[in-house]
Amino acid sequence: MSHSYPEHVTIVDVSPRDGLQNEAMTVPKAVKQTLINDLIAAGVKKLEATSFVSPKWVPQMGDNSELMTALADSRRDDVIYSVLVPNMRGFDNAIAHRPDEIVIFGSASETFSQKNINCSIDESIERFAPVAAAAKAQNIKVRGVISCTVGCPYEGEIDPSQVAYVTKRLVEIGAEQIGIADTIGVGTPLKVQRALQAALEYADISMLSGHFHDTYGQAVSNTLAALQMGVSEFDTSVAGLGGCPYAKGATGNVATEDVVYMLHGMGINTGIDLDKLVVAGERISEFLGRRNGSSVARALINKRQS
Ligand SMILES: CC(C)(COP(=O)([O-])OP(=O)([O-])OC[C@H]1O[C@@H](n2cnc3c(N)ncnc32)[C@H](O)[C@@H]1OP(=O)([O-])[O-])[C@@H](O)C(=O)NCCC(=O)NCCSC(=O)C[C@@](C)(O)CC(=O)[O-]
Repeated sequence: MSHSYPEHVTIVDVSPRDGLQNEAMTVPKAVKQTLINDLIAAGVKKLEATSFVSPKWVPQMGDNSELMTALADSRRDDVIYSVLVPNMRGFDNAIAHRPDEIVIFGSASETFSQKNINCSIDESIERFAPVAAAAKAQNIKVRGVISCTVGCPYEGEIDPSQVAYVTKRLVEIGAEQIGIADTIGVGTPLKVQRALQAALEYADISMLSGHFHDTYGQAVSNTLAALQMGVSEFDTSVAGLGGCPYAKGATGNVATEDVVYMLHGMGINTGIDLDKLVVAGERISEFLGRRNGSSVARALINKRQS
């Protein structure tokens, strides 16, 4: 079967936010700054820098303002710095730092919505609406991400109609892009395609992005399945870092290195230098005392050493 693939895919490295939010040890601001600068040096043009959530809920992101202030001098015009914002309080804190994009994050699962942001799906949309409007009024892009689009740690399988519903509501309040997230990495290619298909009821394919965790080792396959439907933007995390504090047992996002390797191997451009990316992933893995979670990074490092 032949597919027409995009010539270019946008990689959104979410490691500074999704990758580090679940770390038990406090990661110093300077280490986060180095990670972000390493990613940019490797050619990453879009990243999630931090989240403006409650520090009681996610202590690791408690240095959000300090980090954005520290980044200010080295901010690049050709890089999109995104931040997560759950409510107006978060928006008010974030806006001082002029993020290029804000991310409102909902869920296709009622229970996960309660556990993650302490409100129902409909209440979350009510909270996000003024955030999206305020961002748009200031010419800041608005992306919506939907968690648990194929499976939920509390509810199990999620019906695609839930994905369609949340997509509809997010688009109605002004989300320009919709991230389809497999929060706990249980998805397989056809399930992910069904979730994307459901979102397509209310969003154009150019608005959709993929956000796949790799708990069951399916994330590269799921990325390919999304690519085959025409999705051309993916959230990934260098060295496969990450997990969500409210989705126990879920591992990190698909490793940026693994996705970049696949895309380059398919002749798809990302603008990313894989060798420099491996350096970025190694440095943060060493700091965390963690085995590098990217198979591609480990293979390239072994090859270099042999
Ligand atoms: C949404 C809330 C705030 C509701 O939390 P709440 O406790 O219901 O909020 P509240 O409005 O009742 O406020 C309680 C206290 O928090 C403060 N507060 C309230 N808002 C903020 C804020 N923005 N920044 C700083 N402080 C804030 C507020 O001022 C108050 O302070 P107090 O009076 O007690 O001193 C909370 O549940 C929360 O922060 N949740 C975030 C959880 C989170 O970050 N999860 C991980 C990110 S999502 C994810 O990883 C999934 C994703 C995106 O990657 C995709 C995928 O894979 O699925």
